[in-house]
Amino acid sequence: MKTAAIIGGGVIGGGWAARFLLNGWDVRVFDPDPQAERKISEVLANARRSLPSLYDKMLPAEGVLSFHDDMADAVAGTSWIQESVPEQLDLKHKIYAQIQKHAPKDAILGSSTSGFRASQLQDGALNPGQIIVAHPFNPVYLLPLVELVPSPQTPASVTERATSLLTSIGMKPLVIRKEIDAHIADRLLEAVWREGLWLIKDGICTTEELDDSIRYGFGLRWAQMGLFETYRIAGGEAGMKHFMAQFGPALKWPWTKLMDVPEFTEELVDLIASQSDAQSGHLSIRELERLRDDNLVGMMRALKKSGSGAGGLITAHEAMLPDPEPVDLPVTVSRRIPQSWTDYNGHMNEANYTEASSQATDRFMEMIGCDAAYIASGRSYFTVENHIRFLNELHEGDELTITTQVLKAEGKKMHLFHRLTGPDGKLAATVETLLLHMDTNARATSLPSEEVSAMLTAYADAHAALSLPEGAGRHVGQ
Ligand SMILES: NC(=O)C1=CN([C@@H]2O[C@H](COP(=O)(O)OP(=O)(O)OC[C@H]3O[C@@H](n4cnc5c(N)ncnc54)[C@H](O)[C@@H]3O)[C@@H](O)[C@H]2O)C=CC1
Ligand SMILES: C[N+](C)(C)CC(=O)CC(=O)[O-]
Repeated sequence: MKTAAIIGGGVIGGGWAARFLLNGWDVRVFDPDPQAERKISEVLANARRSLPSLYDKMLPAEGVLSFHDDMADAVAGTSWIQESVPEQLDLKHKIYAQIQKHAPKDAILGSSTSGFRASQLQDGALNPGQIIVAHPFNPVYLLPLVELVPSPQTPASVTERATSLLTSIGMKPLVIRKEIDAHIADRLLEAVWREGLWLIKDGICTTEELDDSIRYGFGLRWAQMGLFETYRIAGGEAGMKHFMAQFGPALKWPWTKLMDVPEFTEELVDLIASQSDAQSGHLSIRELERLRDDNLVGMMRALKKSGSGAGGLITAHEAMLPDPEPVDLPVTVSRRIPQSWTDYNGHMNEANYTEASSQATDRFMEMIGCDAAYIASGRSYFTVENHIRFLNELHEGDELTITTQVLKAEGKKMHLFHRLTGPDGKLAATVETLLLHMDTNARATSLPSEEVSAMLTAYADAHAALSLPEGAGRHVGQ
């Protein structure tokens, strides 16, 4: 029942297609470009290797992608239609007239427009209330922000539905309270871009030096704290007021040329294009995309640990994803192998088997009530011994399932056996692990609470009927 139409499948439409597909939606693309299918399949390949790497849980099964020459076929029965045609208002109006002739009345029609206001887009439309600005950021499949801009004519119910739907595909809808040309983020980006063009035109720096001034410095700060939280810290202990008092007056000095636009002469365009070629021309666009995506995944996974910004959002989205179907043993991990877990031998690195089994142990601890609240109360389990058997290779993008069997639960001891299975249910590894219950304040072993003990014993009793797994109790050199 979850079907989206992508109208215009270029850089941004392709990214939207990947975001919807990898979150389990069927996607229909309408784009007259004969190369659209090839381009989208390349974007999709990059999305498949990066987006699942953000999650420690499986995303829903991928939806079905289809291409359509007929607008009526593309939009019939859809609940979300995303327009991403070039940034020309008359073209967007023409497309809306075609879409709205055939689209379900209650489908949401989001526009990727970087600069037009929702009321400009709605002007002359058959069903204006259906149209809303949904402005994403490239790469749409990885970056969560989407500026959601209603006009005064947009019913609140449309904005609310759009918010909940975009949240369900892992995005961060930022509802803009008052429509304005270029929303919020593109105003900031344009200001930086315009200033950058001046600095290059005036021979102050090259494209590479300008990029260095961002990526070695404030770019790193912005990804996790934005502008104002960063500046609050820059005010020192005296805080934001002190920061404003110190740097506010500088705004009166003519540091910037923000209101002038350098003329786009052939000379300026050639200067920037040749500097950009010198900087990055040795890599293809797809290679650059993969480099960008790997870096984004690494940064977002780091933010996931602290719960900051985009990282906290991934954790919240993960909590909305369905748990795996129960089998005779509890499934404690169901995820894909991220690119970052593979090594120079072209397969999953040994260290990451420990990481995966540690995720399985953490999940099993939660299942018996040893959750964050229990741990905060000063009680937990510590691992004291592991034995790993590597039986089959695992590769980037493979589905990984871990089941957990309790071999013994006695007093402070919890003895578990994790089976790691890869594609086609093939056993890839086993990890036998012994844990002891601890008083984390005393840093000494202790007995678990009655509740935890009862839940653990229930699993142990159920698993006692199962035969001892092959390989249990094995030691190195046996
Ligand atoms: N490129 C970027 O960084 C961002 C662009 N946007 C916005 O997204 C929209 C699309 O931009 P891009 O994807 O960059 O452009 P693009 O040029 O990569 O893609 C536009 C696509 O629309 C298709 N198209 C042209 N006429 C069409 C029609 N009549 N019906 C269906 N498809 C048609 C083209 O064949 C092309 O594949 C614009 O409104 C832009 O402002 C938003 C965020 C970022
Ligand atoms: C350059 N741009 C205005 C098309 C940029 C955007 O709209 C957002 C982005 O992804 O940078």
